[in-house]
Amino acid sequence: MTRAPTARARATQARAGVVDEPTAALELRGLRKSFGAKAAVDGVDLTVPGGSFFGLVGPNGAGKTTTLSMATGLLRPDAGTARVHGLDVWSDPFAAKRIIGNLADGVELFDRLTGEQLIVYTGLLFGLDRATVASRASDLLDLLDLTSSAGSPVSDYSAGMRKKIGLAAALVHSPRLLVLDEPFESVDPVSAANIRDILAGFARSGGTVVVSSHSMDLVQRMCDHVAIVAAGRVLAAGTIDEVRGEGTLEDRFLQLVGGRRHDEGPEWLRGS
Ligand SMILES: Nc1ncnc2c1ncn2[C@@H]1O[C@H](COP(=O)(O)OP(=O)(O)OP(=O)(O)O)[C@@H](O)[C@H]1O
Repeated sequence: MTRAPTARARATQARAGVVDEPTAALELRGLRKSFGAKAAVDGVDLTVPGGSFFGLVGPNGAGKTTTLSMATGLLRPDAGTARVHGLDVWSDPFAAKRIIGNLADGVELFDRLTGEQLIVYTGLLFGLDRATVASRASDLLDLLDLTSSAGSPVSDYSAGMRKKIGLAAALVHSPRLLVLDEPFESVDPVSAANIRDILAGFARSGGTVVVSSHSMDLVQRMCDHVAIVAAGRVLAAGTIDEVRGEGTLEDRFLQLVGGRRHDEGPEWLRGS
C-alpha cells in the first residue's frame, strides 16, 4: 500500500519546490475574545496545513479552549475570522461544520442517550443514512473499546468513557478536520494508544487533526506541527522541529512561557 506523505514530509518537499504547499485546513486570522475585562484570546493568527497533525499547547488559562471554540463555530469571536478549508465558520456555518469533527472541552453530551444512540443520532444529524450510521457506530464502539457499554446511558459513563464516546461522535460523519480539545484527558493508556493510532491513520490518509494537550512529550511524539500559546497569543508555531529547535518541546515551552519556580514550597508542606 502506498501511503500519502506525512505533513512533515510534504512541508519539506514544498520548501524544496517538489510539491505545492498544501492548502490550509484551518486558518485563524486576528481572533479575539474577551470575557469582561479579560482578553482570553488576544489576536490569534494560526495556519493549520491540510493533512497535518497539529498540537496546540499552552499553560492553564492560555486561551486554547476559547480559540478552538471560536475555530469550530461554538463561540462567536469579538473580532477575526476562522476558515475551514476556505469556508468561513461564522458566515457559512452549515458548510463549515459539515467537514469539522469536534470534541469540545466542557460541553455537555446528551447523556440520557446510550453511547450507541449518541453516535447514531449524531450521524443522522449529519445526514448519513441509517445503514451507514449503524455500521459506523459499531466500528467506532469497537475501536474505542466501548461495545460492552454501548447500551448504557452516557450519564453512567466514567470521565474517560465520556471522552471516548465524544470522540466517536466527532468521527462518525468522516470529517476532513478533527478538532479535539484535550482528547487524552482521563483516558487509560491502552485506549490512548489506540486513539493515537486512529488519529495517525486519519492524518496519513489526508485528514487534518488539531489536538490541544498538556503533554509535551505526547505532542512531540504524535504531532508534526505545534503552536505554543500563552495569555491569548501565539508565541511560536511551525513544524515540531522548527519550534523545538535543538532541545525538546518541553524545554522550548518552559523557555517561552516561563513560570518555573524551582523551590519546594513552604516549610509547613514538608514531612516532619
Ligand atoms: N465563559 C467564560 N467566562 C469568563 N471567563 C472565561 C470563560 N471562558 C474562559 N474564560 C477565561 O479565559 C481564559 C482562557 O480560558 P481557556 O479555557 O480558553 O484556557 P485554556 O488554555 O483552555 O486553559 P486550560 O489549559 O486550563 O484548559 C481564562 O482566563 C479563563 O478564565
